[in-house]
Amino acid sequence: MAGNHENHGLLLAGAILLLTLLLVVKLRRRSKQYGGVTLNLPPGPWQLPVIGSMHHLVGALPHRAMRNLALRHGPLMLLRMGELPVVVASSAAAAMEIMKTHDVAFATRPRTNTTVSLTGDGLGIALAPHGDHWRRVRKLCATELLGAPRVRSFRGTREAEAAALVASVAVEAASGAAVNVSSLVATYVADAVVRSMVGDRIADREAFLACLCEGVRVAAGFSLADLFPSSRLARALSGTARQVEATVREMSRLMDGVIEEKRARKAAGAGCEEEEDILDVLLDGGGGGAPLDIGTVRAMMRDLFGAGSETSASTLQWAMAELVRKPAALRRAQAEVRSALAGQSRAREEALQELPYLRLVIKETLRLHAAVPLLLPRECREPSRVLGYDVPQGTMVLVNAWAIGRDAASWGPDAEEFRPERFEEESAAAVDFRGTDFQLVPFGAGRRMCPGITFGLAVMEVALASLLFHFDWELPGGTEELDMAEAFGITARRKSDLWLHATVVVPPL
Ligand code: HEM
Repeated sequence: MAGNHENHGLLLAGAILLLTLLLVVKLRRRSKQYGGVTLNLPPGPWQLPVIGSMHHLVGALPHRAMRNLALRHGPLMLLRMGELPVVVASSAAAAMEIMKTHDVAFATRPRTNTTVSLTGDGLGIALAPHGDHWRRVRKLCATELLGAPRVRSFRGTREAEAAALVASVAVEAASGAAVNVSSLVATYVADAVVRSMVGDRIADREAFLACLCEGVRVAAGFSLADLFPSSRLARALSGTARQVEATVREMSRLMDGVIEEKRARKAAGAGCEEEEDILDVLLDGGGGGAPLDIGTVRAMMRDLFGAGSETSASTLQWAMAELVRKPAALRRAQAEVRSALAGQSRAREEALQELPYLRLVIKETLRLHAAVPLLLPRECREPSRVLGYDVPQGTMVLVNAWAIGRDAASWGPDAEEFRPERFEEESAAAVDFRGTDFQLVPFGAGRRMCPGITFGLAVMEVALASLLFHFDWELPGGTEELDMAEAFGITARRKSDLWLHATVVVPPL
């Protein structure tokens, strides 16, 4: 008995010692000295030498692993990715402090090896540091390139491309085989975006498009050198910088060809009757002031295609996947579209105003499948305090929009369920994604918020309406459960292509 008591006493003393040690280690980590000042850093998981917190992210996609870590460590969390301190915001309150209360302090983008390689040939908007250049191109986007009148002017292009999408689905469906919705939708979006950017009269269009797509793929990749910026070994081992530079060179070569072609057509007096496209505006000096240099023109084209294509395509693919898994929602959306377009032969944008449920379907898809799940990284420009914690200057900041969209604290116990009707209920009826409601931030918020919302929604709405108007959709025979896994990358696109069975209901002309 006495021995047992002694053992218990020893165990208790050992446990207290261990707890004290852990507490000291934790407190030391959280209240680190920075330039002689003691900081109250956000909490985070334990770190290893060299790799920091990276072992906590192994085995799951970053936005999912970070959500799981946040459930344990809180809505503002400090990680270390190799050498890089990274703060992750995972709640609406944390997102609001970063993108509203301290928006100016977090309005710049980090310079990493990959971004240096990507912008070596010219600086556009998405990766530009906060400053005069960014302000100019941002204003240009808002007023000239992506504003409602410009987006409206591309309506004919979108309707024609949506009709081409419907025709392709009809051809594939005619054989009775399943249709690769992912591939057809990606082609539709790329074509609609590129035609809005450069028109449809360029030679070598296929090569241009393929190269832009490759640029998006390479830029979205993971760079070892980004995590260990001071390591020459990491730089040498990392193929990414070389790959990015080669792709950027090829893109610039093709882009210069397109620009020359445009200038030649203009000089020959052709094209006056054509609709002005985004490249025309950029070449015309971009809305007044000194003309943009050629590097900026190229980089803007790359950024707009990069930011607009995969995001919109991925959202459309997820919307179709979610609808097929929820037949009641699919039937309701189809009934709405077919009633609004009754007697018409194809979807036209003026009829889309009468499709409120279709819009809720897109909103709910963006809530569950934020196309850029961690938004684009920001960097802290000046020491800041967020949710009572210190965020040192130079820290990379990620906002986990994916986790925020699925947070039960904001969305209730069915937060993980696809239910567009939630936006008809009083609790969520007023919630929108335009940067004022921080529980729904698939486009970000504040100064660096996506300037392409109107463009993106227009591209998605006419395509979704067309697919639902002309066809009935089902899982292919033999498929019981749809694979909803996401792929690794900056965007949370589907891991596997979406194959569905389509039956023509309203034949395309
Ligand atoms: C479903 C469609 C789209 C989604 C979900 C989306 C999402 C986003 C997100 C999350 C950001 C980063 C915001 C931040 O850092 O707070 C962003 C930035 C940006 N987006 Fe979009 N986007 C979409 C479509 C588009 C389209 C169609 C365009 C243009 C054609 C576009 C152009 C841009 C640009 C230029 C930026 C960089 C803004 C800056 O750094 O100042 N986006 N987008």
